[in-house]
Amino acid sequence: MVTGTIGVIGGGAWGTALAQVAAGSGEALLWARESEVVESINAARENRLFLPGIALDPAIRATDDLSALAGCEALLVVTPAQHMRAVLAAMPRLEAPLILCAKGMEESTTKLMHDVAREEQPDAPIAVLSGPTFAHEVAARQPAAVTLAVEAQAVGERLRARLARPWFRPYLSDDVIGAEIGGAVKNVLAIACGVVEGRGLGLNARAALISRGFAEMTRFGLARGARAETLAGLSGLGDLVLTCSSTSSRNFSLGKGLGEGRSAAELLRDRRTVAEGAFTAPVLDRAARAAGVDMPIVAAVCALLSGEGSVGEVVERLLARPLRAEGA
Ligand SMILES: NC(=O)c1ccc[n+]([C@@H]2O[C@H](COP(=O)([O-])OP(=O)(O)OC[C@H]3O[C@@H](n4cnc5c(N)ncnc54)[C@H](O)[C@@H]3O)[C@@H](O)[C@H]2O)c1
Ligand SMILES: O=P(O)(O)OC[C@H](O)CO
Repeated sequence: MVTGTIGVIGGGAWGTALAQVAAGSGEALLWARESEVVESINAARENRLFLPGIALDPAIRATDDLSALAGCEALLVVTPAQHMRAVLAAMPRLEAPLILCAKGMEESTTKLMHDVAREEQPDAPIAVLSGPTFAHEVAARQPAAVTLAVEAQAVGERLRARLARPWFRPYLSDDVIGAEIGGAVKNVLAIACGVVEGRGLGLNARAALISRGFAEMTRFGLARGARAETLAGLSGLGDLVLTCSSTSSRNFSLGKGLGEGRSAAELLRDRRTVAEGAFTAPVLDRAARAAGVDMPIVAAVCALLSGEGSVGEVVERLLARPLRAEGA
């Protein structure tokens, strides 16, 4: 069992919520870039910038010194996907397990996070934690379940024992690729569902989009070596359903704004919080085309984000696609 301090790299909403989880059975040491986050957690037991209104466990300590986390027994890596490489590269060579929690793909390389982590920290065992989890609910200790994917079973069992709470249930898997692809793809599909909401296209359209989006996720996942059962589990379909159903999702809200006719540039300008799907969409579109995988909903989201068509035109194009067999 991992009994020592768990490090948390990233003091956004999800890093803070996961620190709350880890602090339930030991100390959590959280690194944040923003000095106001460090001060607010240490002095007021609250992350006023990214997770206001939630009282944090006294076993959480915050620091602005990344190297202070080097001695931790395991590290939850919770920066946005595009910043993970730089943060891991800035750390000394680590041997403790890295539990990757960002949901995205690297823009410059189209790599998944576990590939990036292996390149930057080759000696560290890699795990992926992903599933239907809004940070504010987890931090308030409301029930949730996640996929914890680790290739080495013994490492997975140790991490699960350290992170499990009566209200937080990690389900073990060895399908690291599947867990990552579910989390990355669902963010893009959530933008599409937000567009349906913003444009007032109705609940039937949203359900159709979730189902056909899941077919896209499955096609892409299988082409990249994921297992179908992982994609149908918590980190795939589970998270897709959550994120496509609520304005608590930043990705869904971004899509809703697009559907209401606002531009991506306006919606993304001066954002403090991250809507990962906006970064993942073009990368995923590129990776899918390179692999010969048909992902028309992802392509439609890309067109809207880059301003290549109005909402009306993009929806019309999707609806004009040839009719085909459901499993095709
Ligand atoms: N919020 C959630 O409910 C939730 C749940 C599950 C997974 N996630 C995933 O967790 C990851 C982090 O999201 P979040 O919600 O905690 O973030 P957030 O939107 O609450 O905060 C933004 C974060 O980005 C960090 N950041 C900005 N610029 C940076 C840089 N140059 N280098 C390093 N970090 C930088 C900020 O310090 C802050 O921690 C994302 O991949 C997200 O998809 C979020
Ligand atoms: O707010 P979102 O859209 O980043 O979604 C948060 C989590 O990923 C939901 O599981």
